[in-house]
Amino acid sequence: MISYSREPQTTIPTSSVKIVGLGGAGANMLERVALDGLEGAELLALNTDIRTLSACVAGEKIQLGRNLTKGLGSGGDPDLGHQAILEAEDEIRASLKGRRIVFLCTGLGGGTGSGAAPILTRIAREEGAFVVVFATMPFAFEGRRRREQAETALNELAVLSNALVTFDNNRMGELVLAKQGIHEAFSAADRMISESIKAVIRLVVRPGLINVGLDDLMSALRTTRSRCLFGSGIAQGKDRASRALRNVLASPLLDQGSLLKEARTVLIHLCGGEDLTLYEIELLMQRLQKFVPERAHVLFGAAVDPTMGDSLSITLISALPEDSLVAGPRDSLTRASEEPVLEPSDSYVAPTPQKKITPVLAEPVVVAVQPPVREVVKEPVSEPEFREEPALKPVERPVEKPVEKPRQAAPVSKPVAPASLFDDRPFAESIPVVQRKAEVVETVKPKPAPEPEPVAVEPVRPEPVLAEPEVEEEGPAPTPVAEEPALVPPPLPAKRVPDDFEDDEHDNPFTFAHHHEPLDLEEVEPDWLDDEATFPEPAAAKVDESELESEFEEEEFPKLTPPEPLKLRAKAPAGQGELSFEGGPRGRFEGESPNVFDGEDLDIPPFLRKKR
Ligand SMILES: Nc1nc2c(ncn2[C@@H]2O[C@H](COP(=O)(O)OP(=O)(O)OP(=O)(O)O)[C@@H](O)[C@H]2O)c(=O)[nH]1
Repeated sequence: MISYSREPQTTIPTSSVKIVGLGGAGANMLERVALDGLEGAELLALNTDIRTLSACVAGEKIQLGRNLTKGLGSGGDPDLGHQAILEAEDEIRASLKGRRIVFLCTGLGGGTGSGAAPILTRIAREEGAFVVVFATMPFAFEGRRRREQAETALNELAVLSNALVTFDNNRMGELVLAKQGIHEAFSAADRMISESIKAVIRLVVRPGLINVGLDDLMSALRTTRSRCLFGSGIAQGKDRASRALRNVLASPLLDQGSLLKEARTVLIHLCGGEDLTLYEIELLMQRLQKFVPERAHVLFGAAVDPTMGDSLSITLISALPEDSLVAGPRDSLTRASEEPVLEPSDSYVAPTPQKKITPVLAEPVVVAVQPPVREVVKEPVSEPEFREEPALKPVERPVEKPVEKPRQAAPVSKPVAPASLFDDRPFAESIPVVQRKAEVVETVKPKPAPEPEPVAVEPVRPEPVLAEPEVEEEGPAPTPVAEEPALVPPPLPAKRVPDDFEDDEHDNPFTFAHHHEPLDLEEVEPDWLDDEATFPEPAAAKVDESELESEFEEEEFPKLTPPEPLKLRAKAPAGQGELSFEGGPRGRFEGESPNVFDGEDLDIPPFLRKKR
């Protein structure tokens, strides 16, 4: 059985809580917190970028680097961010004065967040606040420089803050499907961060049956360089305790609870309506034994909030040492204090009359990740090297000869069509995509692959297929149809198309898109055909068709289905009389002058000419 302490803990009023959003990411996180609804806490936005600042929902805003960056951002330079916040130090001190707890939300990697967050933390600590930092680490695809800047700042924050909760955007990105865009990934990360902030605030400001205080929180997040383990779940009705726990463990930050096995301190907080029972609490603690090691120090809190109705919420917070963080803090930053400025036990504030706190009905965290998606997301970890390796430069790759085979480049270009990082494809694929695009441009540029035109299909109209029983008799290899264009009577095939072919006009390249008039079979029936004429055996016709097909497959035309005009002509539909081919002019339409060459009427098919 897990043992947990039940000593009374300190709580603080919401009015002494300030949530500060620093930089662009910080502003977005604030927005999320405001959207999700959080009563009591004040929101403060700090930014160098005046446009983002003025659009922010926070009730209080302070511009950083008014003289230095003049309203622009710090362009990814942490030194500028560092200088910019010093310009506004007095204003910030005034704003944070008297606050018991400050939550600082920021994205590390850029200039403002990375440069200003450590200074801001120091100022807040010096003003007597307990500072919890929620910081995101950049996506792998953002590059090595951002990652290094983020790690430097993270190490400074680890020393300066009371509690540091880091969220790796890469991991947050797993909350969205690969096909979703980067905006969805950011917004999923922001939702998770907002949920954590609210859970922590709820934990420390809400008076409860068993209170959790700042000291508990600090102890749960004590490891200075840590990765936060966080899960939150809510369920209603029958069996709500088990279902809420299942939702907690489904949090991607807990890896189905497996990460908890390494935890040394775990903070668990329960909140329910007035019907919350001791049995439910016991049940939950028993279930948790499977995931929390026995040696772990479990901090437990429970609160009753009538506004929760029949809902039960569980919040679980812990931290794992982050071994990968190795860089040390900058010399310019001195550690504010070894011990937290706030001694929670000394600064106990009697619980205020309970304010109506919006119940956190945040949806249970849905893991939208499927195994293949995880693979895709992790892929670009090695990407920064890609650009630097000369061997991978498109210029040095053997370029295919596009002039001879222009169409072969086309399939290569298909998968790389959208190149923006902000398109619908998984962001993780962006780098390789950009690179591949460069290659394709190089290859295709000299001669763009021509689109297959409908005209190119003309030679394969059915007429040549008629040729020729003779060809088979004489034994030479079948002549490609395209080589005998003169023998194709151009208008005839169009007019011989039966009515039902019209529907296939767009699918079948053998149909005749330019002949839309209704067909009059009597009018168009080829009167030059001799009824004694023998038609090729199906087998013979097949040989020609397959050859044609393979030829066109090479040319990457759409898959062609050879029409069957011969069958239609050879056999009249049931109930329709046989048409006589006798008596009319042969091989041409009435009124047209014959197309005679070298004594031969070319409008008459060769096998008929030979008969004569
Ligand atoms: N979770 C989350 N992360 C974000 C968001 N926007 C940016 N980031 C991350 O935060 C890092 C810093 O970006 P910003 O906050 O825009 O940069 P900044 O600190 O304002 O710095 P400058 O723009 O250089 O002045 C980025 O590298 C991203 O990894 C967001 O909306 N949500």
